[in-house]
Amino acid sequence: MNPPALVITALEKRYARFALGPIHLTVPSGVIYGLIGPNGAGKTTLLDQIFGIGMPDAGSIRVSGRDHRQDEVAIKQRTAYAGPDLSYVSWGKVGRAIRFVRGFHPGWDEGLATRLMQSFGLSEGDRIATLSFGGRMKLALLLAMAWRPDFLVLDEPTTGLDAHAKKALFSELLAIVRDDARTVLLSSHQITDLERFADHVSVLHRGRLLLEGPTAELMERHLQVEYEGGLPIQIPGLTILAQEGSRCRAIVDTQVLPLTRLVSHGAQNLRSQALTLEELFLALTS
Ligand SMILES: Nc1ncnc2c1ncn2[C@@H]1O[C@H](COP(=O)(O)OP(=O)(O)OP(=O)(O)O)[C@@H](O)[C@H]1O
Repeated sequence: MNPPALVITALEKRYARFALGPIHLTVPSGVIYGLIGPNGAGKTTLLDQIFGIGMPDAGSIRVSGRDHRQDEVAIKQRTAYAGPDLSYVSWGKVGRAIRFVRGFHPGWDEGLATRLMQSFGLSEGDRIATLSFGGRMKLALLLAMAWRPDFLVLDEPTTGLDAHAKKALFSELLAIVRDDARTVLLSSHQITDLERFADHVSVLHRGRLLLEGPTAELMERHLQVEYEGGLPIQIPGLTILAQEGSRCRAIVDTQVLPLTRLVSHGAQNLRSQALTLEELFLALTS
């Protein structure tokens, strides 16, 4: 069996006004893993540490069993990174950027590069400086994906993409994990996309992981409930969203607090319903 694509242990990174961690996180190989979090939650900081942009203050990162300090070169030979902040403007035209990056990578897949060019609507002769924001994101994605890295780290890859490009991107990402058991870790504010396409998700809030696991399992175990009876707000597994008189609306993590136990705590006229990932995210991070 393959080792996990990523194992993060007790990772910490501190800035003057922000602290990330300690983070413990395992990303199995062969999955799309989605990282969500409000603005400023620390997603880019975390992805930067994983890709080796900057050094953590504490903790360890292992990519496919390799230590990020001792095996940095081996990790970077197998890991690609793309995000909205990368700029390829100085390379002039799209074709020149592609030829430059292709030269570093023996595994460059010409067929995949051509397919991505077509589905992203890019041409070799396009000037990078005059590409739209979405166009530059597409180029960054193409350059990261076409050499078929084992581990693809994408910081907000759907930023600026139209619906067609987003569809093409996710269809390629699904093929990457399905066909070759390679791994994709991406952050996004498009929670509906992640609910649909990510096998695993985690929620980062104020530098800490609030929730983590297989998407289907997380969605199954969290329910929105309405009940009567003023239960103490601190019951583990219960997040009160609103209270009006004796009537409460809350989120229940049924793994921690089965509904039967909620009833035995005094909840009456209990009604429960499934949540979307976006609703769960909003409830947990408000
Ligand atoms: N180099 C730095 N020096 C000081 N503070 C920083 C630095 N980089 C990031 N921060 C701070 O760390 C916090 C987390 O930023 P980060 O970019 O990781 O958040 P994010 O979750 O990616 O946010 P967004 O969704 O808005 O992109 C912010 O408060 C930011 O100001």
